[in-house]
Amino acid sequence: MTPVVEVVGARKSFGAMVAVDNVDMTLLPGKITGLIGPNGSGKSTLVDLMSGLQRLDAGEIRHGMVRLNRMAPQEIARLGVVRTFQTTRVFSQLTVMQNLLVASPDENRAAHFINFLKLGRVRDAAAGGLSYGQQKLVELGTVLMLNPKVILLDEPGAGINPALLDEVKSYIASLAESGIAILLVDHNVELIRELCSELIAMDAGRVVASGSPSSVLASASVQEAYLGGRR
Ligand SMILES: Nc1ncnc2c1ncn2[C@@H]1O[C@H](COP(=O)(O)OP(=O)(O)OP(=O)(O)O)[C@@H](O)[C@H]1O
Repeated sequence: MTPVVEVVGARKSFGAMVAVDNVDMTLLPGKITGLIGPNGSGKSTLVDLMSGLQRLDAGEIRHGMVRLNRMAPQEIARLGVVRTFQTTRVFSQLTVMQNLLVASPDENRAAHFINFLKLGRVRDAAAGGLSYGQQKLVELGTVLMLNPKVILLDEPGAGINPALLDEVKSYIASLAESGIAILLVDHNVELIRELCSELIAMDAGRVVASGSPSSVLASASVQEAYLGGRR
């Protein structure tokens, strides 16, 4: 299977702190790859690098034949590599429908995703008035309007109630089934276990384990990273 995104030897420092240190990662069409690691291990920085919000110091990020390294976030998104944020970003004054139309002015498509995400009842409500979990869905809808080949999900499960989390799980699974490659960054081990076919664990900027979720979660380096009492 041809990778949709390949990260090779990615490195990023902030002053003396090496936030991402020689990281490799491959995202495949239709596959959900999990990314875990303690706070500050470099997960968001890696997503920032892949989405063009930060520049690599060394290494490469490829989408097919195209190198994403020096591209602006909008160009990367236009190629179909899109992301959500740990802290949800919606236009609070705009309605749900208008939020989706900002990404791409196609009402039929927007209506389709509003339906898919079960946001029909709030389609004309200001996004700022919705619950945090619903705002996350609006953000996901916006991302889907961009016709993504890859979605980088930065903590989609954080801060939402268990019922909505079940819905989010099913949306992520069905997006992968449609062929989209997904990177799922989350601290929720159950979510990771249920959804991911591959899991990568980071600690202090480095990949410390990768492989099947069960093997990675059981690995000594992951146990050490989370329970080692260093933080
Ligand atoms: N813009 C920045 N300037 C300086 N340091 C940064 C910047 N962004 C991240 N860092 C540092 O890089 C390291 C990795 O941070 P990052 O946010 O990528 O970790 P994370 O694994 O996503 O953590 P969390 O689970 O808390 O989101 C941290 O030490 C952080 O303080």
